[in-house]
Amino acid sequence: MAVLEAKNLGIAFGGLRALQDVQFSIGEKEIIGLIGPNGAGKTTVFNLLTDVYVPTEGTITLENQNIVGKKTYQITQGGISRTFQNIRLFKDISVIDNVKIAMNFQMKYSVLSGIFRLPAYRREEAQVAKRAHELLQVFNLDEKSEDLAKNLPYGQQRKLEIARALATNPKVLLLDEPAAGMNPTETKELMETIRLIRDRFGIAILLIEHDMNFVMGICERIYVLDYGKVIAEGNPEEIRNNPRVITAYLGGE
Ligand SMILES: Nc1ncnc2c1ncn2[C@@H]1O[C@H](COP(=O)(O)OP(=O)(O)OP(=O)(O)O)[C@@H](O)[C@H]1O
Repeated sequence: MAVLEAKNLGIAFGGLRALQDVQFSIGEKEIIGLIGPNGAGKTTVFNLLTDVYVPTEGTITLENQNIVGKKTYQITQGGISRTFQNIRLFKDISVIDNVKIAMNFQMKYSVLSGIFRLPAYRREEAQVAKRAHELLQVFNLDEKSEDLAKNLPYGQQRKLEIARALATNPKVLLLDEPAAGMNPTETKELMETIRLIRDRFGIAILLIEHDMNFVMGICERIYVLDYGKVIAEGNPEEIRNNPRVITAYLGGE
């Protein structure tokens, strides 16, 4: 069954049709790549999936529920979480607090019990702290939980961003260029981390990435966008040998 599905998706910015008739379907626990030349519309797809933009036409369903028109926080609660091309962390607070803040909106205690630090609040705080540490352990970041986020090396900041995205218990995780700016060792480690996340959390992952070795090495299926349209879909082998994809990347006729 598809966890996330888009049909006939389109959006125009002024006169520019950034996406047109885009279809895709992501099954449970699949790792899917979304690739294409610069400006093809990849980030716009993510922005439609998370309500940054509302599509001009088409539908998006998460576990068969239409999510078009829902607010970003409702989509997060529904089960879609994302990271960004440029790392977005609270750089001047600790690693653990970055994760706790991401978890916070799920907490259920009342404002009063928070102000007076009543037992319900303290219990929930303790649970949040425990879960935050567990998440950091998955990423081998627990030893750095009290460090300021800005003091982590780049590769670890990327991991922390993914940990934050996982803090909301998503069913689908969207990663926008997770390997950007990483050295080969960090990239290899990230591939292992992404597989681990899928296996451990049992979630589907849709990722945008320009590093072809990364995409081909980790994705089970790939969608290729060019000028706002899906021009190919298939496994890495099929995509690598697809003449339309080769042409799109080489910029030929
Ligand atoms: N808010 C906006 N207003 C106007 N045009 C936009 C807006 N957002 C995106 N676009 C345009 O839509 C097209 C697709 O952009 P998008 O950022 O989705 O491409 P991309 O495939 O993610 O590119 P890159 O690989 O360079 O990040 C581009 O022509 C871009 O200029």
